[in-house]
Amino acid sequence: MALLVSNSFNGVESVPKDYVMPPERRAGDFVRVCNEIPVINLVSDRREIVQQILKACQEFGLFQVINHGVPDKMMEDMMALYDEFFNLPVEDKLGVYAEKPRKGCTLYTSGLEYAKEDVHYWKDTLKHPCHPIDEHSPSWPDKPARYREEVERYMIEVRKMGFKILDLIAEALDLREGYFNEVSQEHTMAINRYPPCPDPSLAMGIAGHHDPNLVTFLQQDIYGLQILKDGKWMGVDPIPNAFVVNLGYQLEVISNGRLKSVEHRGILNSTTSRTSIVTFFGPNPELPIIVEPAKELVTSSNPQMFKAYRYNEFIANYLALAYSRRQGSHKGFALESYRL
Ligand SMILES: O=C(O)CCC(=O)C(=O)O
Ligand SMILES: [Fe+2]
Repeated sequence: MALLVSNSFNGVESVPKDYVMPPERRAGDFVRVCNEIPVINLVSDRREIVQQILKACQEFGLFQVINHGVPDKMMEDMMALYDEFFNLPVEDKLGVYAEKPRKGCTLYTSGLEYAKEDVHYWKDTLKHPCHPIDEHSPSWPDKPARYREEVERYMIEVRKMGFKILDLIAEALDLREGYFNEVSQEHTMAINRYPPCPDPSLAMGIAGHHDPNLVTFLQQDIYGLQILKDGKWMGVDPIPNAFVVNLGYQLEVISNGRLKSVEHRGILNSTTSRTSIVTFFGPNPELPIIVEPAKELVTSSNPQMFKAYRYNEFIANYLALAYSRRQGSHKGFALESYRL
């Protein structure tokens, strides 16, 4: 069995050798927190919000939202819940543990294929589908005892926020309300736990990647998330009770390249456990959904930039490439093979 970082390396004084990244896969030089990343107040003038969202999605592929409707107390309770979950003894977590992510609820450690990795990531992840809630919640962890009830309530609020933001993005692109409904029916949560690491300069939390889905909502309270902008890594300031909204590949494709998805990664620190609570919205990979640039956005001056494809084939291709990239290969990102 692979070792969960949260149970195995408490208080170790040096980074175990199979977590020491080769120099080219380390976080590298000091990265500053970027104050230019837009923070959008969702309780303000709608036209202004739409303009801000458009600019953020074009320039950064990422923004933060405040006054988003998910109650502060609920977000704080979620952080406390996951602290408790990851601090449980390993025996209490084995029910959901698997060596690599699978379709249902999975607690796994490091990257996508622990057994095949030459170096591991300093991270444990609990991942599970969330929608329809009644279908999936029985597979979620049963400890802490309040898990299902709290996560169900959170998911209801995150869904409301998510669809509201997707409608703002549609408006920014002059697409009709509800435009993204069909491609945002799958909701999956991933809760990443990065325990304190004795030497954050040697190890990594999660390697640079783009999210393959439509859009991602991330809750964090400790610094560690970075984005790649104009060839440079920049830190995303953890604003209490804000959500980070991060564009995945499908929004880049559907917007015909007008909006950018963003490459991001997670680094470590030596003093505090960091948790990111991530909700992915995207097409349901079980359905034969075709993704392509919105017809409304393809014109003679903006020719079609991507081929149409089946979402499930895209995901298979993404996973194969993401795996080899995280192993340090320089193969391109999944989107490249769909570019026209
Ligand atoms: O932990 C973070 O801040 C990043 C997590 C992430 O990018 C992901 O789960 O896809
Ligand atoms: Fe991500």
